[in-house]
Amino acid sequence: MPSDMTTFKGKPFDRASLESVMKRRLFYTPAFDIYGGVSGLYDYGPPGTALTNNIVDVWRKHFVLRENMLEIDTTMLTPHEVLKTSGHVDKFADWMCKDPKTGEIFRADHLVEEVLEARLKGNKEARGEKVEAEEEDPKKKKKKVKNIAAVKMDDALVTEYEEVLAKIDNYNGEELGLLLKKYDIKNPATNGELQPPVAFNLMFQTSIGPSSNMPGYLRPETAQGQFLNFAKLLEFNQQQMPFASASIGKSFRNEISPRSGLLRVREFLMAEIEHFVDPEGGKKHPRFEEVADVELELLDREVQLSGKTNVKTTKIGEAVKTGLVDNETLGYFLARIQQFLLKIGADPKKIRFRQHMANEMAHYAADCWDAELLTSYGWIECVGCADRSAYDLTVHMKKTGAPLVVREPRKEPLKVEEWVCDIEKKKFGPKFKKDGKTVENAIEALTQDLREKLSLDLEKEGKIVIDVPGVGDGKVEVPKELITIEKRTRVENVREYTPNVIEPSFGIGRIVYALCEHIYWTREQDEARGVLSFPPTVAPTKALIVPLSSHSDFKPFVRTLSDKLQEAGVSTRVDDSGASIGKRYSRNDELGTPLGITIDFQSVKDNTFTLRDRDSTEQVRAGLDEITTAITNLVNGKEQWSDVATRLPKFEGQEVDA
Ligand SMILES: Nc1ncnc2c1ncn2[C@@H]1O[C@H](COP(=O)(O)OP(=O)(O)OP(=O)(O)O)[C@@H](O)[C@H]1O
Repeated sequence: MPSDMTTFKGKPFDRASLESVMKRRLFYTPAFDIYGGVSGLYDYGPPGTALTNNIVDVWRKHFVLRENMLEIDTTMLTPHEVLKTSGHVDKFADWMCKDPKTGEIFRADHLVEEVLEARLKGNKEARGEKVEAEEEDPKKKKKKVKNIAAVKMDDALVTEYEEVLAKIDNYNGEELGLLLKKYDIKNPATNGELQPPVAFNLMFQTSIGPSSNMPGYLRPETAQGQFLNFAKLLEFNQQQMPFASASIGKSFRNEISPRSGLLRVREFLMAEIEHFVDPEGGKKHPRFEEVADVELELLDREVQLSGKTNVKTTKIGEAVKTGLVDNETLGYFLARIQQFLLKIGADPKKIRFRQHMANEMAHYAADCWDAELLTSYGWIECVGCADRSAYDLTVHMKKTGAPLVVREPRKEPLKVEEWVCDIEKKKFGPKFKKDGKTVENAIEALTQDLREKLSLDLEKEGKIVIDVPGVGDGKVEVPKELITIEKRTRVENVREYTPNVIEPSFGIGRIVYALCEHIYWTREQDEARGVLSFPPTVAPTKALIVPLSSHSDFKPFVRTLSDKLQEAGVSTRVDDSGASIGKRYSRNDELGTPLGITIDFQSVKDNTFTLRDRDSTEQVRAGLDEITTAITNLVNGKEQWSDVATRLPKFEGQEVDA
């Protein structure tokens, strides 16, 4: 566990305690549990579902609503051809290596990472330095990496290991194979030899329809559905650029070794934005000025390549100006991502943005940064933000011929001088017969430079010779009777271009889990009393209604309060069990319920209630309308507890929490 893992209340974070709360209170649970479960598949219980929905709701308001994005909902089943064209069939893979004796399979980069980290820890132990507790597999009560003795290493090797770890995402399969060999990494459980890494495609394959002749996949991201609808969305947006589409939905990846609970699973909720922008003019963003002063913790590529992990606090305006972040639109989204994470309650000290290294980035990407959240599992990528250039629209257009382009009238007509090839169609057919179309296409595809050169050949030699693969010996002679090549001037009134795409891509499950780590703590007086301090906007339930006892006099008040709050869209729960009020509140602290209303005999007399704040346990007392207004204001983010506590009379009676 990273040594800087303290809760926002400054206490050491206790993962086992949080996991016990999440399990007991049914935030999430292994899917198909009574059948033994399937690794990497989880179901969300009531609080987990409500929390996820509330986070998605904030996401929608923060991005879709605030920026007029076009939200769409596209299919998860995707035909082979689409994902072949996008490159996923050939390239969407991780490296795995197999132990041929036991049949166990490891994800190569994770194995290298775990073994080197364990050896570094062993070195610290051998030197008598303080080490953090080893992570255990809670089911098997087994250390994650066995057979790593506490052995002293020399300083040069320690530095080498640290450098490898700092750029672990940058290695390809061959390089990982070399690292396994160089550092003598074997099956940690048996010490058995491993086979060299091979690529394993992460997509789940299926076939669409009864005839099995249309292979398909469950989508690994929502992005492709958005690209394929680009032309229709542009039309819907009345041809206005720039614009963004957005989509929220499940994606599927057949992870080699799912681990760390919700952090690496095989089915997860994604929220993705595809912002389409004109590549000319530096990819400016009209609202960049609004965020230019937002400070981000940036971990750039160069620092990682030097084996370090130091972040630099930088204003995003500055980072774009110096070229560290490639352009305004990418920078705009990095700042907006941070604002979103803060809005839902992430700890500002546990957010950083890490730039991708060259090998890690898709070959077409111009720049890419991950928003990482610090958890007890280390820094975890929760949002990827990539400039995908014009890659996706270009490949789909090439494959289908669909015009995935923007056409806009030019302010000033543009004069274009170009070399034009005209062919004598009547003579072309009889001369080339069945190859006519292929030769014609080859001429069409000639570059301007080549056309210029060929025009001289035509003049000098009365013919040209061009490459036409698949026809004769691949060289075709075209005599001057069949072709003319001339320089002409064309006036262009319309500009046509393929937009570039900036893509912020959010993994909601990872955000949910990391957020829970950030806001979990235990009360001073009783370590066993866990509290999840969700901001009221994202808390699964907003208010707990607690009658002092099950006395029938309290029932109409419970009803009135529930009705009034529910009608205002505030989710409530009633706890009229026989437990003490303190106990009932602490049960709901674990669920992250921010507000509690107590109904007591005074309420029956004068229709006043106490309202309790989860984090401070302070209470105020007021009438029905004032209490419900305060709750709706807190839930909608219009007021903070400090405002309410100043405005309404403090309750000085018995501390219900005592
Ligand atoms: N297996 C997974 N389980 C849960 N969330 C995931 C998983 N894979 C990706 N995500 C989420 O989707 C987001 C966008 O996906 P992206 O393709 O950028 O991830 P990635 O780079 O493949 O992640 P990683 O390197 O951790 O496998 C990630 O930032 C993450 O939040």
